[in-house]
Order: sequence, then structure tokens, then C-alpha cells
Amino acid sequence: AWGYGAQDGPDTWAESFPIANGPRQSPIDIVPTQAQHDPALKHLKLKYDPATAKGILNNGHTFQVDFTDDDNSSTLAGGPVTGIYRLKQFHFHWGSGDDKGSEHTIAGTRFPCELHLVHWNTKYPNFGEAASKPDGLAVVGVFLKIGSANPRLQKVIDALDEIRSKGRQTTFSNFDPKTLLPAALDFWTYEGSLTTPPLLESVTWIVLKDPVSVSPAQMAKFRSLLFTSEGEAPCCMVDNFRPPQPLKGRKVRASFK
Ligand SMILES: NS(=O)(=O)c1ccc(-n2ccn(-c3ccc(F)cc3F)c2=O)cc1
Ligand SMILES: [Zn+2]
Repeated sequence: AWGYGAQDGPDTWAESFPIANGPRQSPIDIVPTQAQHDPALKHLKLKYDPATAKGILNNGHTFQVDFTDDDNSSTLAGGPVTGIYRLKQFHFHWGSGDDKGSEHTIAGTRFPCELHLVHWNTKYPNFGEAASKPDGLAVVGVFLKIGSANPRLQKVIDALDEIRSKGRQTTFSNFDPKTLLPAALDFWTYEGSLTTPPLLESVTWIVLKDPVSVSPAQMAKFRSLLFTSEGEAPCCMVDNFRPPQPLKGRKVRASFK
């Protein structure tokens, strides 16, 4: 199976997932001076119902908060997308130190952590169908930078003790992921892929310009999670990020001047 180590990390993924060398892979380095402002881009419309939060899971690659997606209670619309996309889950990527961890970079600048909110296009019957279509998914990316403790993260962080090892999950209810977003929803957008296997080229990326804060102590809690299952030799869940991939001629648009 795949991972982030020397033997199974991003440089080996193409062996099992040849799309790893495809034309629209993610993440990318976003160069603001080369992004084109597109006045036709609408503002992002995010509507999240806290009641749709279901559980929190350590899947051995990251931890994710899953949402019920059997109606349009938690949705994304506007921005670069057409139609309504439903929130399925959010998760994070982070480093072993504060100098790395994000997947997208901004003119080469890496952040210690990046949040991804994963949505699927309701023109398809379910997430699995959508995940294989070029307009099937929309992922909102949010950078986290080291600063004061982020009180909005605390409920997520407090749940990590119960999901320390791979395969552990627990209930996680009454949570509004909108509270994790910065005040301004200015974004860059481009056509890309899932950043882990199966690396499907089905994602419209919406990367927010403004970061939110995370404290060193809160980052330490992320880094206390394990890639490994109970009973295995423990391996800290850190550096679970794919580095930037070739742009291959793609245009990055900005929603702001
Ligand atoms: N990091 S990210 O680009 O936001 C990202 C990376 C990988 C996934 N991911 C991994 C497996 N799946 C998945 C799960 C169920 C399914 F039916 C199809 C999938 F692709 C998925 O969506 C979801 C999101
Ligand atoms: Zn991700």
C-alpha cells in the first residue's frame, strides 16, 4: 500500500497509480503574480449545517471528519463551480516541523499545515461516481500558519486522543466547519486532482488566500497521531503531504485583484 515514507512515498506512487504523472495533478505551487484575476468568478457560497457532522477517523494517512451527505444541508456553490456540491469530509496535511506540511505552496512558501474540505457534485448520484468525473469534486484548501492558538480547532484537537492509531474512529457531532475558515474567502482556483492515491483528476481546487492560525502546542497534538495501527511499532503521523506537481500549462485564476 502507499504512504509517505521512503519506500512507499509520493515518488513511488506512479508505479501503482500511473495517473501520478498525468496532466492535471495536485498540489501545485501557486505563483500569485502569474495568476489571472477573473472578474467572472462568483463569490464562494458555503452553507454548512453542524448537524451533518458524523464522526472523526484516523485512516492511516490523515484524520478526517466525515459528514452525512444524503441531502443538501452542507453545500458549496458559486466560486468557479456550476451547480451544488455536497460536503463529504474534511482533513489536514502537516509537517514534522513548522517549515513544511502544506501541499499547495505560495511562490515556494510552505505552511506548517493545510486543511481540505472535500465536496462532490450533486449532478452525480454519489461521491464514488463523482470522484471519477472531471467536474466531480471541489476541494477548498485553507493554509494554517503558526500563531496564537486557534479556538475553532480545539474541538477537533480534543478528539485526537481517541483516534491515535490507524483505524480508530469516534463520533463527532455538532460541528460547523465554516468556523475553521478565514474571514475573507478570496481564492485561487485551478483544475487538479486528489493529492493522494487514487490521484483522480476530478478536483476543482479552491485555495483560500488568507491563512488561519494554529499554535505550536496544537501542531504538537496533530503530530502525536500515528500512521500505524495499535500493536504495530508506532510511527508518528507527520509529513503526510505530497509536494507540488508540474503545472503542465494549466492556468490559475484569482477571485481577487
Ligand atoms: N487531499 S485531497 O486531494 O483533498 C483528497 C485525497 C484523496 C481522497 N480520497 C481518497 C480515496 N477517496 C475515495 C473514497 C471513496 C470513493 F468512492 C472514491 C474515492 F476516490 C478519496 O476521495 C480525497 C481527498
Ligand atoms: Zn487533502
